Amino acid sequence: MTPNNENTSRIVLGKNQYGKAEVRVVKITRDTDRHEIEDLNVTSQLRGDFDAAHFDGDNAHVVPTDTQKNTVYGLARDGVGSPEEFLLRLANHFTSEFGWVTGGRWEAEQYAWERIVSHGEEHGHSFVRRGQEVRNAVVVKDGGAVQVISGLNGLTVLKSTQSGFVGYPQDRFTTLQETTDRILATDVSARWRYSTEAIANGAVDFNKSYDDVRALLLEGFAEEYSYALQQTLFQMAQKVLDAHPEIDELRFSTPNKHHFLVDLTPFGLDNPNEVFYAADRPYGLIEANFRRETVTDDNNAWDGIAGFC
Ligand SMILES: O=c1[nH]c(=O)c2[nH]c(=O)[nH]c2[nH]1
Repeated sequence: MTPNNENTSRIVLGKNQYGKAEVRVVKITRDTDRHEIEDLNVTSQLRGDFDAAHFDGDNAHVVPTDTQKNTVYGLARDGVGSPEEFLLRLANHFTSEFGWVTGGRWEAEQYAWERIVSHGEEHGHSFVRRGQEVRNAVVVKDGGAVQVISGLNGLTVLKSTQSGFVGYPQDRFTTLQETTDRILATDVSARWRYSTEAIANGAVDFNKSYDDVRALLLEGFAEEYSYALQQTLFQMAQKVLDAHPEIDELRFSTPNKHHFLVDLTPFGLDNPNEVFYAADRPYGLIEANFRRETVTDDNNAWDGIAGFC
């Protein structure tokens, strides 16, 4: 079909496809205390007979991209399995449900999570993204004193339960619902400054210290119920400062990466905290510095380290 009449150039429709790109779906399987996480970025695009949409503005064949997004969430309710199987299910669904959809292109990225190891045991509902983080270090020598600040960024962690957010002030702009069971996820940026004495004494094994601080940050994230990311940061700092007398202070900058429960009731499905939409922006941004009471707050070794308050 072409829209051609004698006053216009003759045009044919070439290759075309359309759909929803980058649907961020997180599926938590929580039948037991050992939760499983499947975290995907899915793109769905349909091919078939869409001539009328292009030529006549007739959308009778246009399965909305919004419906394609919802289908990703709806099918995820039964689990993902593997990205390949999940995409095959999407392909079968669209081509069998809509006669004029003859094919399409479905693509997924899957993000790998490992269980946080806490006190030597794999944690049931706290996870860390595999191999994402970057270690960093700064040395400042001014006159006599040598300062060392170590840190990391991109340590992506998630707990699929044991996090809530209640008790906040309500005003006319408040729409957030209180919850005692949400996903808590963040990319940890943390820096920690060693005491000048420990550095002067040559007492620090930096590689060992890094590994241990990283492990303690993960344990602090995993272990306790979180009433807010703010409180979790304190618990992480407390663990590090308790175990490492050679460290004087820590600074954190952590996005609160919101995961919104998808309402599956329009599709006749329940959603007992299993299928989430992982939003990328806006995000909360929670920053806090913690130091020993005995340490002053004006150490200029921090000058030039961006990204912390
Ligand atoms: O852990 C949180 N801290 C906040 O300050 C906050 N604000 C918000 O809307 N959600 C959350 N969660």
